[in-house]
Amino acid sequence: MLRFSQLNIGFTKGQRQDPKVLFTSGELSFQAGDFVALIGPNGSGKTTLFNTILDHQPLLSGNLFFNEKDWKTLSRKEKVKTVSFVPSKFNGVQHLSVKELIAMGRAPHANLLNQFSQKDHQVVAKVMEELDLTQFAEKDTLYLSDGERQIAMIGKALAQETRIIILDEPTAFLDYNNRRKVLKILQKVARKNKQLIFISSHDLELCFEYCNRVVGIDQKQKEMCDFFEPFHKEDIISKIF
Ligand SMILES: Nc1ncnc2c1ncn2[C@@H]1O[C@H](COP(=O)(O)OP(=O)(O)OP(=O)(O)O)[C@@H](O)[C@H]1O
Repeated sequence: MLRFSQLNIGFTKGQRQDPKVLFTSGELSFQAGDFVALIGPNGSGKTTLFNTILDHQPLLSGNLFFNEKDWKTLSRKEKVKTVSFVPSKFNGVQHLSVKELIAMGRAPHANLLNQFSQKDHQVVAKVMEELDLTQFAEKDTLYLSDGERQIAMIGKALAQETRIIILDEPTAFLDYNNRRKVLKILQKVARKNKQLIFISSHDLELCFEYCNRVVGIDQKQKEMCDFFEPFHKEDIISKIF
């Protein structure tokens, strides 16, 4: 479904400076239904990789393929219908209800007049039910708890119905129970909807428990390392940290 071919991930500071490569991906393929944890030390380049996939930062070199189509050839509209993004922190917006936030996920599917179809309404209702958010439907996103708000943001991504969902440190601001709850929801979504889900995280134990794939950034070798179940935690930790 998604294939990295010798991606060089990094950034260019100024036009006159050479690009700084943080790491290279080698050859990696991810399938529908994979729940992938991207791990690595602070500053190793997890967010930079996500920003590159999301076109917020240029790909220095290499090729990214979605269903064997070169990512560069997809239009912006095709991309927003393919990949959704959940930032690690969303503070909420006054007068924006949970239902309205989730409905924003349908924007890429709306017609030219921004009118919602019956299907759009059905998807929003289904997502709220699946995530147990119906009770908060009219609640202002500003006044949700961090856990409720994170789950509402996941709801917005689910309503977008993309094949790929990327979440930057989705558990960073959550307590123990909500960390588990969020990862359990994502594990279920990946399996049930056959969506490809990437998270970045420093919650290694929880990643080993809920994800079926762990990809680490080896800063010394400047390369990505792919690990499959059963995970040998000590080996992974000593290689990556
Ligand atoms: N456009 C840019 N300009 C300058 N520096 C950049 C740019 N993009 C990324 N970097 C640098 O690249 C490095 C990797 O940053 P990134 O945020 O991707 O790391 P991370 O693995 O997500 O870290 P953390 O775990 O702390 O969130 C950092 O040193 C960052 O400052």
